[in-house]
Amino acid sequence: MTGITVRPARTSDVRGIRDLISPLVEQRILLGKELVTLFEAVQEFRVAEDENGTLVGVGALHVMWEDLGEVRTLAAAADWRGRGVGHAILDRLEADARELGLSRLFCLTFETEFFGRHGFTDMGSETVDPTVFAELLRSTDDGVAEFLDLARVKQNTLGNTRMIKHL
Ligand SMILES: CC(=O)SCCNC(=O)CCNC(=O)[C@H](O)C(C)(C)COP(=O)(O)OP(=O)(O)OC[C@H]1O[C@@H](n2cnc3c(N)ncnc32)[C@H](O)[C@@H]1OP(=O)(O)O
Repeated sequence: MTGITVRPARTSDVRGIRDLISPLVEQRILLGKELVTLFEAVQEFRVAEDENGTLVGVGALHVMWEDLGEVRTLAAAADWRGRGVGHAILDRLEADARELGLSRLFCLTFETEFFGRHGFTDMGSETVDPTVFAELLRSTDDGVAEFLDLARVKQNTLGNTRMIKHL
């Protein structure tokens, strides 16, 4: 879309990312992340900015396994929704995923129609082979636990849909 640029996030974007997502965290749409966690994950983030350099959207790609990644923390600024920001960021995250060699993208979301239009489907009971499952169980990351549908993250997954896209 015109007027919007999607680019890798910089450390100077992190407080803006926190401010953009904090109302969504309060509404329990997105999981809250400490500022230090956002800094640690800055290389995973892409941001969209308008012609004035104002942050208008954000999204992250987290690698979970050789072929598997997760789309995280995707959000458009409230006054920019429905103008293509979300799609532009998701397109970029998918391109990044392909470049990394991933072939499956997971997401946990209330926005099933938006992700559905991007080719994501309800993953139902789709999982990974038992050897990989056992390896993934060693992770302390909540997103990995959500992918595995573990009891310890049920409070995060309630009402959400676990979706997958084969790239
Ligand atoms: C894994 C996770 O992160 S789950 C969490 C997902 N995030 C949230 O729920 C946070 C709150 N929601 C949001 O921030 C946003 O609504 C998002 C991220 C879900 C979607 O972002 P948006 O920028 O609003 O979406 P976007 O505008 O790209 O697409 C929505 C619709 O807007 C319209 N649209 C798209 N591009 C344009 C455009 N250039 N001009 C006008 N309208 C447009 C279309 O109708 C589009 O529908 P389509 O999907 O059939 O193409």
